[in-house]
Amino acid sequence: MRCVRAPPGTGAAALMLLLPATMFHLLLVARSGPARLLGLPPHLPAPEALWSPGALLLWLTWLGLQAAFYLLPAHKMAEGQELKDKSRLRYPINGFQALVLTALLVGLGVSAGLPLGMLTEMLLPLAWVATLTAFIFSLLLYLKALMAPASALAPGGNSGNPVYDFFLGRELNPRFGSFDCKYFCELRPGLIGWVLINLALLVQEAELLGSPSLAMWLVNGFQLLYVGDALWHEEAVLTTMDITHDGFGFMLAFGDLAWVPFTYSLQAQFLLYHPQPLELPTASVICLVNAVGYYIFRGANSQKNTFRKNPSDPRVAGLETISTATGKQLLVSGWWGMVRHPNYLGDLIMALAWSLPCGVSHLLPYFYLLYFTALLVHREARDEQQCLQKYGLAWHEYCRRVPYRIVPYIY
Ligand SMILES: NC(=O)C1=CN([C@@H]2O[C@H](COP(=O)(O)OP(=O)(O)OC[C@H]3O[C@@H](n4cnc5c(N)ncnc54)[C@H](OP(=O)(O)O)[C@@H]3O)[C@@H](O)[C@H]2O)C=CC1
Ligand SMILES: CC(C)=CCC[C@@H](C)[C@H]1CC=C2C3=C(CC[C@@]21C)[C@@]1(C)CC[C@H](O)C(C)(C)[C@@H]1CC3
Repeated sequence: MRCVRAPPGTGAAALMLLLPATMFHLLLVARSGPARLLGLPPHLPAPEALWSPGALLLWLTWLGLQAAFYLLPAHKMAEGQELKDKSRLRYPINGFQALVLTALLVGLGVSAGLPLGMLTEMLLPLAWVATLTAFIFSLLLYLKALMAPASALAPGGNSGNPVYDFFLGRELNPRFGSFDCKYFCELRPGLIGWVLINLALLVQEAELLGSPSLAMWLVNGFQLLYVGDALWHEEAVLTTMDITHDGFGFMLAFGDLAWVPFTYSLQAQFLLYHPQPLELPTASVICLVNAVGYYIFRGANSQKNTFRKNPSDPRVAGLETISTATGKQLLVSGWWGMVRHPNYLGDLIMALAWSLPCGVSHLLPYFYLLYFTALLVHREARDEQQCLQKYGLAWHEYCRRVPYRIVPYIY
């Protein structure tokens, strides 16, 4: 029997339609009465519900504001990983400053009468303009990459198939002058936008119910901690796969600019339209789950970053390691001796804690947990391949000593 292969780029083209469609599906379902994750949303929006010049203006102002904060003098400049041509790029470390400045500006606006809660009524048109921006931006990045030298290209995303390369991104670190597009998008407009949308949902809930619910406070608090932590440890993002390995194309541009703010705020969106009772004892247990997740996530990420920066740092110097042919070492005790991706485990436990305040009557608030599990399992497999290539036998030895990938004794 002959096997019929889909034309190259078909998967990428399908994902480019599927990802925005999923995001709009989630936005529509969250505000519908039955809030059913599976199945069609009760009604499709009229085109005028999607398009609003006000939303476009607001979105462009937001991007401009975050770009301006990025360009402000930074207290520190960090160096990225070594590139193919042996050079290292420099990055400003001022993401937390951008979060604080945004909070001050929003605080000033609200005290001057800015109706922050109204933002919740603009989520659909905002998501639409964010998606359009991601498409246009990725197109510009693709065209820019056609002129980039071979040394500036990402390991993937250079197949020669325009659709596939547009999706994955050809250039590793596209820059305009010293402005690094991928680094900026990864941590600023989307992540800070997510926190702002959550806050708007909390304000709107307070206007409707008289005060925000305990469940809404928890979701806002947990996710603010996550975003604040990412910006506080901004330098650590420079060693993630997205920055060191992946090109900047539609997947990351859409992920950073649209997917993160509009789908990661799904729990708060669900709570606005489907208030959930939450007793203090249950809330305390959920806080504990989040704290455990955060403890593992932060402990594991900090241990690896400290070790990679300076293996003789007293906080990691006593840990057991194995040597690799590259001269780098691998940790085999501490967090990295428990499973091969302890940071993913902590992240997943936190994801569970973000959904639990929404109760167990609906699957919708658990979408993030499901999607994130799939993303991390796939990411772990990709990282495994890269580590095997980098470290060869030493990686086999690490896998023998630490047999579980993410969850001890299970996976
Ligand atoms: N909320 C979200 O949507 C997402 C969150 N994340 C989070 O981002 C964080 C970063 O994840 P990610 O970039 O995938 O990868 P990791 O931070 O897990 O980094 C993997 C790298 O760590 C190094 N490493 C692996 N094992 C060891 C060891 N035993 N000792 C020392 N170094 C080791 C290797 O690089 P090398 O040896 O070259 O240093 C490997 O390539 C995670 O906490 C993850 O949960 C990720 C994706 C999405
Ligand atoms: C479905 C789809 C469009 C996928 C694209 C994936 C992106 C949404 C994620 C890839 C890696 C990410 C990271 C974070 C956010 C989500 C994306 C962009 C991150 C910034 C979240 C905060 C963390 O502390 C982090 C800094 C470690 C993390 C880095 C990876």
